[in-house]
Amino acid sequence: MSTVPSGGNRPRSAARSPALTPPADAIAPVRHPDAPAPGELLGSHYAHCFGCGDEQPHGLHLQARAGEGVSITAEFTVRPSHQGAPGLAHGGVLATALDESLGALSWLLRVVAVTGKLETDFVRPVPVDSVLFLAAEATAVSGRKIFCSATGRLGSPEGPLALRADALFVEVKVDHFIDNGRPEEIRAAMADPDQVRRARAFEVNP
Ligand SMILES: CCCCCCCCCCCCCCCC(=O)SCCNC(=O)CCNC(=O)[C@H](O)C(C)(C)COP(=O)(O)OP(=O)(O)OC[C@H]1O[C@@H](n2cnc3c(N)ncnc32)[C@H](O)[C@@H]1OP(=O)(O)O
Repeated sequence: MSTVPSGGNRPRSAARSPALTPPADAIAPVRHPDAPAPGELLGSHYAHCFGCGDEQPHGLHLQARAGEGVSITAEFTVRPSHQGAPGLAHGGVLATALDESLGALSWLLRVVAVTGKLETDFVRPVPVDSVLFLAAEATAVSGRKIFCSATGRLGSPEGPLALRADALFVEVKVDHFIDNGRPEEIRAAMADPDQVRRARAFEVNP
């Protein structure tokens, strides 16, 4: 059963882009046998990541936890620095929190994947100081394409639905970052054994 409950007044599938609907031959996502156990904190994939990095002072500092199957949960406290309108969270920040939660599913699949498409519904305004309870789940896999969904609820995992997203992540090799990232950060990342270990932890066949 889905751990990412649908919400709002209309069926999500009626509104999302065709590219976010898995093809008929898509398969169910498979949790990797070495994936962190349900309840375990997943940690950051990169210390300077805006979404999850400990060393990113401007970041969201999301901490995701493994759930059952290929799912995660995370909490995000909306700070004054996340405002768009007075006292309300900026939509781009909220989309980032969803993106980061969806990206954390990689730890359970043990693939390296990047966001190809992210479609977000902003269902309710999110005030500063709110705690958003995020839940993300991979729903289907087709070749390199990972279809996934996420929700954000206010105040508790059962709280009012504030956000909903459907996304397509695309599996890439670590070379995607090495070839495209700014050389100084890539050099630093590759010289950091802990970072290399984390990158390898995503790969089934390192
Ligand atoms: C030492 C270094 C350590 C590094 C350690 C890193 C650790 C791990 C970090 C993870 C980080 C996560 C962080 C959070 C998640 C982000 O925020 S990731 C950042 C944001 N995303 C990006 O920057 C991605 C930019 N885009 C791209 O690089 C390329 O477009 C992509 C997505 C890789 C796809 O390009 P491609 O590999 O050439 O693949 P392509 O054949 O075009 O597409 C493959 C399939 O996907 C479909 N597709 C692709 N894009 C789309 C789209 N937008 N809409 C619909 N369909 C699409 C294609 O139609 C195709 O479908 P099929 O024909 O197979 O049916």
